[in-house]
Amino acid sequence: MTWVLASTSPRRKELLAQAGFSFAQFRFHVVAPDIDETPKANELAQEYVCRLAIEKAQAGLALSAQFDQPKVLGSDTIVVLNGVILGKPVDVDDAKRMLALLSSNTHEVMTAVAITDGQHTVHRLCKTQVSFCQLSAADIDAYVATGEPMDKAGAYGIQALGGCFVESITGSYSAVVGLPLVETRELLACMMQQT
Ligand SMILES: Cc1cn([C@H]2C[C@H](O)[C@@H](COP(=O)(O)OP(=O)(O)OP(=O)(O)O)O2)c(=O)[nH]c1=O
Repeated sequence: MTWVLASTSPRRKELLAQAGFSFAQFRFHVVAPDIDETPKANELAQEYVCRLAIEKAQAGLALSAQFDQPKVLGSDTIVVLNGVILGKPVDVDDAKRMLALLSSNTHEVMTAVAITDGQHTVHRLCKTQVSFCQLSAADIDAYVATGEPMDKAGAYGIQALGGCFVESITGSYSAVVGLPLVETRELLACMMQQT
């Protein structure tokens, strides 16, 4: 059996390692899934994020034919504000727009994690509330100029400079960074039994 992480995110690899799922011990290989991330018409945010996590795992499985009995983990993170999905910013102006929306507001970070071996697919959704302090236009400009927001849902990284904007968090910190560790551990244990 081989574990495969279907992700280009260095943060997901680090979180797996942090949780003790060291790549050497579990023989985690990494593949880069490429899926269409366009939301479907009338798709709810939580349906969308779960679908993407499952599709990333399935796309990763299709890239894992060289491995022995691969079990593939995929994950997706979105920021949701008043029902509106904020994914990764497409450009600098989009990042500024998102940060202005998050200023002085509470949003929800949704992260879904899925594991598939082709026969069995399991997934979990994790929701975390994050409250931002007030951001001035100068704060936003300076933060966006660092480049940090550009590859992150909602245009911020709680684990880095963006953490300075977070007044409070209710839920899973690891899920906000990209992988909910409690849920991931449960899913890995569940799939370990499916041999
Ligand atoms: C809100 C938030 C998101 N993020 C990141 C987690 C995810 O990597 C990213 C959201 O994009 P995703 O599409 O979930 O993931 P990805 O494109 O980075 O990686 P892959 O699909 O290959 O697995 O935003 C942070 O790092 N910190 C944060 O505080």
